[in-house]
Amino acid sequence: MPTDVVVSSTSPFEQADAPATLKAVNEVTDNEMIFDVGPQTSAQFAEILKTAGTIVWNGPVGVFEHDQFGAGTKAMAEAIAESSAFSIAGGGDTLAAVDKYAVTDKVSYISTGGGAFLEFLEGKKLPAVAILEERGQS
Ligand SMILES: Nc1ncnc2c1ncn2[C@@H]1O[C@H](COP(=O)(O)OP(=O)(O)OP(=O)(O)O)[C@@H](O)[C@H]1O
Ligand SMILES: O=C(O)[C@H](O)COP(=O)(O)O
Repeated sequence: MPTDVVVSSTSPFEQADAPATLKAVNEVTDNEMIFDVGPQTSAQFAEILKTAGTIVWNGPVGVFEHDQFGAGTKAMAEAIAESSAFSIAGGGDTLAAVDKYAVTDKVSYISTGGGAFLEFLEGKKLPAVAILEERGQS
């Protein structure tokens, strides 16, 4: 769980230059919204990623479209890029982050599906894959 976070009382979806403040997670007040993880948390997540054999990435850790809330997602992208693990990244916004932080070549597999690829990993049957398998057999 995050120990430090980047907050604002203004949403970057309403005001692009919403001011960002770094604080400990237990110091977040009622009027503040969390829009990114802090550097201590990113470092902790990056450490965990170093020990992974397989990494599945679905979802940025912050509102990375606005740079004041992008450091956490950038750190995840870089940790995944440096890792020797087999990495899969999927989902529209995740791929926008992969592109923004220029790590496309360092991710083992890029999936345009987001929710769909998670369902595939869960073992659910995807209709398009099922019909291809069926036709492939006949
Ligand atoms: N704390 C937050 N509050 C609101 N929006 C956030 C927050 N953190 C991240 N986001 C936004 O959520 C979006 C990412 O959505 P999501 O996690 O669904 O990823 P995805 O890659 O599009 O996956 P999928 O394809 O499964 O939907 C980004 O646009 C990001 O700005
Ligand atoms: O629009 C998206 O984010 C991607 O195309 C992922 O779609 P999915 O979540 O329906 O797989």
